[in-house]
Amino acid sequence: MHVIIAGNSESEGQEAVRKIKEETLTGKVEFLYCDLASMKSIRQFVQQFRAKNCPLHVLVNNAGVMLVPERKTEDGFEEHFGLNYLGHFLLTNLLLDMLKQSGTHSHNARIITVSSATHYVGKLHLGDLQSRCSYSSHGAYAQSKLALVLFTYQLQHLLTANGSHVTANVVDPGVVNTELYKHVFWVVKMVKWMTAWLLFKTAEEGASTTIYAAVSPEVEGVGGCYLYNEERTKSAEVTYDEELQRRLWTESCKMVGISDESRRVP
Ligand SMILES: NC(=O)c1ccc[n+]([C@@H]2O[C@H](COP(=O)([O-])OP(=O)(O)OC[C@H]3O[C@@H](n4cnc5c(N)ncnc54)[C@H](O)[C@@H]3O)[C@@H](O)[C@H]2O)c1
Repeated sequence: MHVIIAGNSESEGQEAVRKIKEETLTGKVEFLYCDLASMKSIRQFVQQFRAKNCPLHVLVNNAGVMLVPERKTEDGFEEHFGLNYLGHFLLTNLLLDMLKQSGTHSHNARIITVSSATHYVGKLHLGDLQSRCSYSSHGAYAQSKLALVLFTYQLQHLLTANGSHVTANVVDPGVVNTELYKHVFWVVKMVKWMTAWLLFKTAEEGASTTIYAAVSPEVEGVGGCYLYNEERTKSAEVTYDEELQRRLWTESCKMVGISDESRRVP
């Protein structure tokens, strides 16, 4: 694999590159800047990536923020919705033609999107996706993770309808001891600090289902699944609402300024 780590922190990205090179003795890993909270940056990243003329066999939509205070991305979107959901929505759509060109009948290209068990308590406010009427950081995070599940199912529907050799699955990594919790209330931080060794997965363990979805032969040709602990699991009932999937897709296309291909698919 030639791995491209996309992220908004040059120093963290380069450190990850250095470690992977050291551990695997491969030079085929590099960092490219991409700020998922900026539509302009996502478009620039895709341009840079295209210029490399590499195939794209696996796209992992992993970045996320949780419980950030109410604030907006540079495009004016509520941050959880704009970064966690719309950023990945745009990135995936801009890379879709390359994924389609890279997948084959026996080796489908794969899109893996990282959601969360929090989506089970999420509510999608189609009339107020930016949480303008009332903001709660928990509600906004849960909504963004619910939107990612709906997005994956609609994406798989469109890929199947077009006969593309690309699959899309969504992953719940479990509760993992990472930097994601940096915005939680200090009492929760204390409890986490005391119990993480027992109750939380390590980052390596948390990555395992994503890696399973990305490379396991068992998942070859399988799409539209919600995966937890390397197994197919049911997501929230509302995520199977096809009308809601379609409406969110159409609304998202308008928000990021791309054409809505779903209109051509029955
Ligand atoms: N940690 C958990 O318990 C847990 C549980 C469920 C789901 N998740 C999900 O797992 C994914 C990874 O989170 P994590 O736990 O490793 O947290 P983390 O904070 O350690 O990692 C988040 C990553 O997102 C990147 N990121 C943040 N803002 C970005 C931006 N604007 N542009 C590009 N990249 C950006 C960060 O650089 C970082 O590498 C997230 O989508 C998160 O919602 C985590």
